[in-house]
Amino acid sequence: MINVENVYKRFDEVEALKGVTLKIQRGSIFGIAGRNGAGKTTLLKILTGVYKQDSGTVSIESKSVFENPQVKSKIFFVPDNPYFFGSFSIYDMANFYKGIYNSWDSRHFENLLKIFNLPLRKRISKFSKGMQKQCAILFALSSRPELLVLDEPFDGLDPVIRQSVKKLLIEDVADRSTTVIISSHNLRELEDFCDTIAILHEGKVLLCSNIEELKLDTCKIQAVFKKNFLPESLSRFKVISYSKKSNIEVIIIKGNREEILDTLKEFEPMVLDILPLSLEEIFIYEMGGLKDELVQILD
Ligand SMILES: Nc1ncnc2c1ncn2[C@@H]1O[C@H](COP(=O)(O)OP(=O)(O)OP(=O)(O)O)[C@@H](O)[C@H]1O
Repeated sequence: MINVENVYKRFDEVEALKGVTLKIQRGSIFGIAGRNGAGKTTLLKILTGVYKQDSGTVSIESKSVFENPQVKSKIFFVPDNPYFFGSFSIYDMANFYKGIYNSWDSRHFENLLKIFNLPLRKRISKFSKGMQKQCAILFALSSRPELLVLDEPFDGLDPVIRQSVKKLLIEDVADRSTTVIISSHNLRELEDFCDTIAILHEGKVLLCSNIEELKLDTCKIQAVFKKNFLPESLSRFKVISYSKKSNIEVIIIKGNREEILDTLKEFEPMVLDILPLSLEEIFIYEMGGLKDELVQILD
């Protein structure tokens, strides 16, 4: 379990993180979405011990990360702009990582090299941006870390490679219970393969939810009642939105579906439709007043 508790980080006048609290379960694919400058990279760098937070705590399996080589040896961080030594080829970098990570898996490396179809002996500095990103992911997966942290990994990758990388990450989590933390400025990029998503905005966590639970838990109800409907009858549930158009009541609500329906039955529904909501709709409703900010990370 990764525990982030009330973390603050400032760079001169910029408060990059303002009290971030998160819990990340082992074996989870955890997405961090947010607009440019939201604080994603800063948070990832604190999580991987590159930066030290000004206040608050960060621990992995109850151990702090910063200046803790034992914990850091189980983490692989793929930054937004991966760095490779000037004249190094994939072969040279693989040898470098082999020396750092005891968990390095040469067989997996050989297999991945075929999947990515990258030249082993050519200088990485001569590769395209997308190929360099693939190299970083290749080294990350071959190192078999317990925690894999990727900053905007899909930027610059073509759609075919993107899908391959997502599949490889899912396989890794399924086979080894790896924890994957991944950032993106695009929520849609994350929603199809993360189990949990946090939305970061101006250094704060706006929302953090397990996607399945959120989908099961939230629904849209359209109903016409014989009796006069009283919205306050639903006060023990979380009513996200309520409106009435002519005689149709439209309710977006979170809570136990059976109990909600039992409550609504008291008003003798003549029409009662339960409609599923897309993740996008759920986020938009959940974030209420911050709808515009959300729409920008959906673009
Ligand atoms: N090393 C630094 N020195 C000064 N300011 C910084 C530094 N790193 C980040 N910041 C500032 O902190 C804020 C958060 O930056 P951060 O890179 O964490 O955002 P981000 O969500 O990763 O953005 P992007 O999607 O554009 O990569 C920004 O205002 C940025 O200018």
